[in-house]
Amino acid sequence: MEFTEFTLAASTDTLADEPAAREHADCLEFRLDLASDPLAALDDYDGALPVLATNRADWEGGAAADDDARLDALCEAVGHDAVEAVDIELESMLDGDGKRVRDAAWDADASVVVSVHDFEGTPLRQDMRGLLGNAVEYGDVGKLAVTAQDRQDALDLLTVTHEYAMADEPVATMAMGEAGRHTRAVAPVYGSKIGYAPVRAADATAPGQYDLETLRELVGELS
Ligand SMILES: O=C1C[C@@](O)(C(=O)O)C[C@@H](O)[C@@H]1O
Repeated sequence: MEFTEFTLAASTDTLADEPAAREHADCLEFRLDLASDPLAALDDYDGALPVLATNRADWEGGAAADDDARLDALCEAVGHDAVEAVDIELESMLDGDGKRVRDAAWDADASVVVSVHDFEGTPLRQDMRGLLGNAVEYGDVGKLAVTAQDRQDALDLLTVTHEYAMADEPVATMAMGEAGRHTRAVAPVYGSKIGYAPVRAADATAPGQYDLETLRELVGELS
């Protein structure tokens, strides 16, 4: 996956969602940290959608323990043909541990999404610029998910997204929570390259997500 165009990822803890996701999604974001026996599921996977593998650490809002096994699983995942991209937290890249996942991904011709999450608020514009700058330096796409408290936060995120898009730097951005919900539909207009949505609203993997069909429709209408 190149992420040169907007890519809609169906976020899921089960690859059994693939048939339901196929109509609206461009790929599956398989949340290894939320799945039971994810590597066996990848072995058995024969769906049409490519997979973006995420194994979100508990210190970044996920469920995976902070140990070598978390990164080992991602290295193993990129060995599967269907896995065309992998997500690694910027923090893991900065402490050096994530680099082996990135190298395994690049060896397998998979793309690397380097991600940052802020579950409390929206950093200052200059800080978001710095985070995304670091993220795009370490991987193929820099991803920033913040929590908007108000419309100004959403505007700040969109502004920074636009700047990166104008500079031809691939970024994916979204504001979690109610106040920033609309950015999931609007950020692609400003150049965000990845959107995330669950097949069913009840299976959201982050606050404020639209369901897959709705996000596809909203992005389609606006873009
Ligand atoms: O990082 C992201 C983005 C996300 O947090 C969101 O806000 O849609 C959803 C996660 O599943 C994904 O790994």
